[in-house]
Amino acid sequence: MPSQTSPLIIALDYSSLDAALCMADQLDPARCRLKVGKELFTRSGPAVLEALHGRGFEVFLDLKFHDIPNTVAGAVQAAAEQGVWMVNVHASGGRRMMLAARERLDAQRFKTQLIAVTVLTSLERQDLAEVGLDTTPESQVERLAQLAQQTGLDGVVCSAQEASRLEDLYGKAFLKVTPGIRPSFARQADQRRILTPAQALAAGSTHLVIGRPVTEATDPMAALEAIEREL
Ligand SMILES: O=c1ccn([C@@H]2O[C@H](COP(=O)(O)O)[C@@H](O)[C@H]2O)c(=O)[nH]1
Repeated sequence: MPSQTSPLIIALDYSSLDAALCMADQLDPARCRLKVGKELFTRSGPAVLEALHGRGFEVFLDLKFHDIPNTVAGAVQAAAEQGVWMVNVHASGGRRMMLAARERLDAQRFKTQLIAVTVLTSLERQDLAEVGLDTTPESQVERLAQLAQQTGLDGVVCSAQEASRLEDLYGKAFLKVTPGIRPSFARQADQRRILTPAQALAAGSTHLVIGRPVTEATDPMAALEAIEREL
């Protein structure tokens, strides 16, 4: 594994293993990590993890587990056994669920980073109201981040807009993994709580998750280089 210092995590949201590997082959494991999400993993299964690990990449398996404690503990163990660098659960699965996941990884001495999704970056206040949460995304993120921190998780997924508050509360070592990153040249699409790469880093994001601004660019490598120049 490379000793990775770049904050960049490129989201390989592709519908086939071939397409994902075609992008991975243009990327350098010394310059970024890769994220495998629901579509690619559902289509290709663990083979994609093996292929990316074989190319020297550290992989964030972004399956956002959300189930009863025993089921989630088993799922994070399965991810850790496949050697992923990072795995995540939904913080709204609750304290006992997060604790079960934490304890399972610790019991087996896995070093896999375990983080919790707070409020999806595609959501804004009105979306929360529609699912019965009469609060702002910021305060809901804070509430769920507190629960994640108390249960010993390594950090959270949040928007970069909330990163500086979480750094004040829980310090730099508590990971703030932030999707919803939009360089000036990229379209917002379905994301709502967004910042540019430079703004996100300045706000205290520890890792920037970037998908379509790179993968949908006419020249993905030029897009990535433009982002790196901005950091
Ligand atoms: O709150 C969240 C949690 C996860 N994601 C994931 O990050 C990438 C973002 O991709 P873009 O193309 O840069 O929008 C994607 O894989 C999401 O599943 C998120 O966006 N927000």
